[in-house]
Amino acid sequence: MFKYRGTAVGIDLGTANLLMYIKGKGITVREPSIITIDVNKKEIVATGQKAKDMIGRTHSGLQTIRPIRDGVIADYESTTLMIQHYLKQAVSKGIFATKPTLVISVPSNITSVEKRAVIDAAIQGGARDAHIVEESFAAAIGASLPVWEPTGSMIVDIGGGTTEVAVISLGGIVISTSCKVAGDEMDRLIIQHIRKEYQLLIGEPTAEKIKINLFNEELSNRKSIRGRDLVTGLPRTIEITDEEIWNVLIEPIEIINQTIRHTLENTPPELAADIMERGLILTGGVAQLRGLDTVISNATNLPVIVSDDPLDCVVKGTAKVLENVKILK
Ligand SMILES: Nc1ncnc2c1ncn2[C@@H]1O[C@H](COP(=O)(O)OP(=O)(O)OP(=O)(O)O)[C@@H](O)[C@H]1O
Repeated sequence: MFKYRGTAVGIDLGTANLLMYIKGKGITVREPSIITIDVNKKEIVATGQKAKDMIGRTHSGLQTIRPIRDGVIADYESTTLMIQHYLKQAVSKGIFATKPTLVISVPSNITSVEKRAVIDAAIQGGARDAHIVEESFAAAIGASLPVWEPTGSMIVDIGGGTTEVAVISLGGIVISTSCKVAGDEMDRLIIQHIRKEYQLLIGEPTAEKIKINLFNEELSNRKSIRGRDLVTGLPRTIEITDEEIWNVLIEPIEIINQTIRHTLENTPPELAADIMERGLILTGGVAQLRGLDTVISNATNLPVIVSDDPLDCVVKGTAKVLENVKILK
């Protein structure tokens, strides 16, 4: 059994975004999970949004790194540096003085070695000790689902690197499935499509922007996209419609639908009946993709509800875990 001594911090260590919740303070960090390092000095020169703005714009002395890929640590040293940076920042702001206890969310299907790496990175990064909680469970708590009741709740968390699907009842995960198709894969497919059809090279931030702005009623349905012509090597602008981009996203969305259907097929009938009545809850950044809820609803025959603040559900869940230590035990 462990007890919190001093400060307790919840972290959603996501592929795309890192969120930090400090007990008594709320969400204090909400930044892209990206750092820029000085290659020679091995020091951080930028983190979060500042580092994201540098993607594709650095010289040889600087490197932008995404330490988390597909929900797991891809670069141990950078993950440690990133955690260390945000903990030091909290210390310098006077938010806490002693080493904190961290609760960190991780995808459900990662190996024990990958889980250990997260705990080690947190301790190396300055934590007193660290505990992990499954992302889908944290998302369900954060979305205020009745996880402790004898009723089935289905959560579908679509982030940057992974889609996590879980059925929860009586305080535990009954079944969970995950796939490595989420927002990043959508961006990759958009880049690939524009390269193949228009011989135009665009970067990850441009592809992400196209996805986020899809079917935005305040913007035109035809979008201008700037990139580098693969043939001439010169900058070029093309126009592309939202429908064309949507067609690119149909394939990854179908993989997400298959993952949900697979989970439903393996769900005990009583819980499946509960889910049929109450629907499934979408969380994670991609839950905001316009039209996605309708497509998932048609593919699963279930009501689909996009949670309020889908980007914050996981970290809000870790926050509730901090307040209720028994969840971790
Ligand atoms: N309005 C939007 N429409 C579509 N996609 C969006 C929108 N806003 C953010 N996203 C996408 O959501 C993803 C990030 O979501 P989130 O922060 O939940 O992921 P994460 O927790 O970092 O990743 P993971 O859970 O896979 O580790 C990115 O791919 C981002 O482009």
